[in-house]
Amino acid sequence: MNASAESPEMRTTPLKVFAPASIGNVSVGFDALGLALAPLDGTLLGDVVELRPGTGSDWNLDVTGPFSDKLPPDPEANIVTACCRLFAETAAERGIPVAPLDLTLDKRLPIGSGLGSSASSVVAALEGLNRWYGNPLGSRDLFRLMAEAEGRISGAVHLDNIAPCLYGGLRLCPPGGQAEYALPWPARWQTVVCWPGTELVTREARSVLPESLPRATAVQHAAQFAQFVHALYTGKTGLAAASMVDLIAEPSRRRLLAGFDDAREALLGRGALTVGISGSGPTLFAIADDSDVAAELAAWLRREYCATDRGFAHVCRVDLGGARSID
Ligand SMILES: Nc1ncnc2c1ncn2[C@@H]1O[C@H](COP(=O)(O)OP(=O)(O)OP(=O)(O)O)[C@@H](O)[C@H]1O
Ligand SMILES: N[C@@H](CCO)C(=O)O
Repeated sequence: MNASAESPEMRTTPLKVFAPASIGNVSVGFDALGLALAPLDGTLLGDVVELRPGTGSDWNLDVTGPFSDKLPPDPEANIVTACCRLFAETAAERGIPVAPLDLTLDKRLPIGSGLGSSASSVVAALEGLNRWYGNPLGSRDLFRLMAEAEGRISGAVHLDNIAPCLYGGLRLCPPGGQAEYALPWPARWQTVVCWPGTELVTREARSVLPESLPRATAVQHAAQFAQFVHALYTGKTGLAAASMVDLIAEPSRRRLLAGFDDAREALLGRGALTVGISGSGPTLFAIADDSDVAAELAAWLRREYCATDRGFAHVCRVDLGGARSID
């Protein structure tokens, strides 16, 4: 933790917290596995929330950054303001008075992208608030608030973006609880993510999912999930990649992603170990264990999968730092 040395009452210097992009679902482990990402070229792929002493009687939020234009103009409709109010209510219940602050959200992740955009705002805001006030909430309480805020926006509580975004790495977060666990991730793997420049709202991408699955599919998914975890712990990277098959969401969602099937075929033909939908899409991810292959996949995706000039592709390593203060 990088909490400032200033006491909460005296703090005058701004505090900036960064929270990384993440993939929620890595093909296998629907709603239960998430991976934090850091582009190899040093691009800050994630939202930043800056906190400053308040200048008014209520919370005050400004929004800047490359994707600020895609957010509702009313600060009350921004999840960061909702996080401030949630944090203040929770602190008040514990007898901790919280004076409103001025905040700026640097909106660096596209909305409805499949890169955990709302989770990144939620984690940066709540982590920043807790640090600002001297960490009055324990890590479990803070995690619970983040889950609640994310659930409000995406229509269902799933922790597969929140957990990696907050703690970094690959996280296992069994649905229905607050527990989450770190899993290993192959050091050699590079993850290429490409956001095509279009939006797919999570609620909509969840509405096409089947309510129930045939028993054979459920059994196969459970076996693949277990095999994936075994392969990670034993360093069998080929087996891990082969286990990354999406039997739950991709069959219904791929039709929502223009060009996904062609992209997968082309990327596998260029040496990708596996290709999948990042979160609820439309971002696509591909994994490579060779830098040249990863660079070629990213170049292909920029050329062929990007549908607008706002789209991008990054070659990433796993982000092990999670949410952190930055200068
Ligand atoms: N700070 C914020 N960041 C992102 N979305 C926000 C924020 N504040 C409000 N919203 C609204 O929340 C909704 C987020 O939609 P959705 O859950 O599809 O996005 P997402 O988190 O970007 O998705 P994904 O997890 O696939 O990246 C949008 O309607 C958006 O306008
Ligand atoms: N696991 C969630 C992530 C949303 O970003 C889904 O696939 O709907």
